[in-house]
Amino acid sequence: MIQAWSVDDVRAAEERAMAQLPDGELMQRAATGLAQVVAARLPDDTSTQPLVVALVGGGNNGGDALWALAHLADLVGEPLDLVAVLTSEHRHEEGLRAARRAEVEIVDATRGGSKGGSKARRRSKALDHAVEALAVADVVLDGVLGIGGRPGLPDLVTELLEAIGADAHVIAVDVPSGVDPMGEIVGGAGVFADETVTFGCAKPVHVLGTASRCGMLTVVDIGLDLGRDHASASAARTAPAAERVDHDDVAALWPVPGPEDDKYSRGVVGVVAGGEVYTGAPLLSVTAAVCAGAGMVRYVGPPGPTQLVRAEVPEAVHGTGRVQAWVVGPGLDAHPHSWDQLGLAQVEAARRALDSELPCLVDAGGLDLLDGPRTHAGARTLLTPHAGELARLLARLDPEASGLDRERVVVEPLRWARRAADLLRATVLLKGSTTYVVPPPASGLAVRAQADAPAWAGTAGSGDVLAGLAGTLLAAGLDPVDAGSLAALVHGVAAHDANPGGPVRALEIAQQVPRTVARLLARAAEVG
Ligand SMILES: NC(=O)C1=CN([C@@H]2O[C@H](COP(=O)(O)OP(=O)(O)OC[C@H]3O[C@@H](n4cnc5c(N)ncnc54)[C@H](O)[C@@H]3O)[C@@H](O)[C@H]2O)[C@@H](O)CC1
Ligand SMILES: [K+]
Repeated sequence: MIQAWSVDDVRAAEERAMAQLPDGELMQRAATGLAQVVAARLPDDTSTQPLVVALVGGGNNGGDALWALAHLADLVGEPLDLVAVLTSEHRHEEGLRAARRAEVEIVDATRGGSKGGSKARRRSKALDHAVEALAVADVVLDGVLGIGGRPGLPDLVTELLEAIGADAHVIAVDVPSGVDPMGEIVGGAGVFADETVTFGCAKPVHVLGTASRCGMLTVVDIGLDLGRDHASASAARTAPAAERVDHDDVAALWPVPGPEDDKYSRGVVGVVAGGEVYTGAPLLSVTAAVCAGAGMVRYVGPPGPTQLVRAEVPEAVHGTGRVQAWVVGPGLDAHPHSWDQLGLAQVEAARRALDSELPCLVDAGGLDLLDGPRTHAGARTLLTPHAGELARLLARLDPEASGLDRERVVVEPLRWARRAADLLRATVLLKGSTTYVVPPPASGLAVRAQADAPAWAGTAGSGDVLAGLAGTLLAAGLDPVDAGSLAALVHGVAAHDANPGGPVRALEIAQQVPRTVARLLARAAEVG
């Protein structure tokens, strides 16, 4: 599990650590670790002298970059060209002195040039020089903003970023500058890093939807006490703000049956999905549930899709009966015409499931049936909207979200998923290229974010497969946060495994699940 701590928790941990250590020691640890990574990324070709350019902001993030350049000069036994481009009128003076001592060239890009918009700005010689260096740099260090940064960048920095050559390896110091360190706001101006070197622990920006801006992540140990060592009895333990389940967690979380298990102890999934018009969704959800290893799958629906499921998934049983968790809503028309008796009966079946005390996964049309939290206060609930469905749900139920649209959800996914989780007292799995699993805020549980699927997986029916998969895990007794995040991981990996590097249809994702689960379980055995 990758765990990330909030900026406030990191700052508190830094203060605790600094109180025990000599002045400047934490920054030295950070900068030394950073310099080691940079040294490892220098080109092997020794015919030209490698050039490392650091973009340096006015805070401690800039200090890290300056000290890293200074250490790099010592660390690499061969001659290097090192350039620090100052992007702020504030300076980390100590870092600057260290860089000067190490004969780093200092270019003050804030000096000279006429005022006005960036296009109109008459470039200073210093800025011209910085732009030239960035165009040919082997490694560029982004030390403009760290965890003190707000989203967005000054024009000068944007101009400098545009000058970075296509072949440069861009390493973000702690976080990519311009990107929200808390990962709440996705998109907008900011650095796209090939690699990020962070200190002490991961921050939310590294695991939430902003993770794609960070590239490969290295965490340098600087001795912060942030709950990494669960065995020790420190009083200063804090909970992570965000988590990501990874391949090595599958064995611990996946419900592997034992010799004493039978189909009921493994979990019966009931699927109330589809209708006479939408017959594909039930087939996909039921197939996924069977392939995920449900003890039994029960389909509830009208004759058309029932016939199809009977023909294609002989393992499924039909009609009402014993169930341990429900999947409600894929392909369900929540508002059938008054003359559509079969459609109305299907809505009734969905409502009965929602009114039960059993765990429920609520997807697609099922979301349209929710007017508030489920009747049974303790009933575990996992809602699985995509951004458009979440916007529609909140715009309908939350006066503060009136007029909410898909685009706003995409920019602030956590804010709106959290809002729905609070309002409906449910865990919200928000589907997208990053899938968020957001428990109700009152639970105090960390948000999870998974980004395991290739873009090819964003295809019609893919969500119906995810619903069947997560429903199976709910029926096996997993809580909604584990069920949702594990299902998202396995769904994404199965989509890759089904056809690495190419298109994949939803049914193939479902059919790949048994082999993907086996592979991930075997991997744990190998690692263990
Ligand atoms: N506190 C510590 O002991 C350690 C801190 N470290 C480094 O220190 C960093 C945090 O340093 P700081 O707290 O000085 O913060 P930053 O270096 O992130 O700089 C924040 C400054 O930039 C300004 N600013 C924020 N957003 C801006 C924007 N969008 N455009 C223009 N200016 C903006 C702020 O007003 C503030 O003055 C960490 O990310 C890490 O790199 C590391 O050296 C490890 C140890
Ligand atoms: K940075």
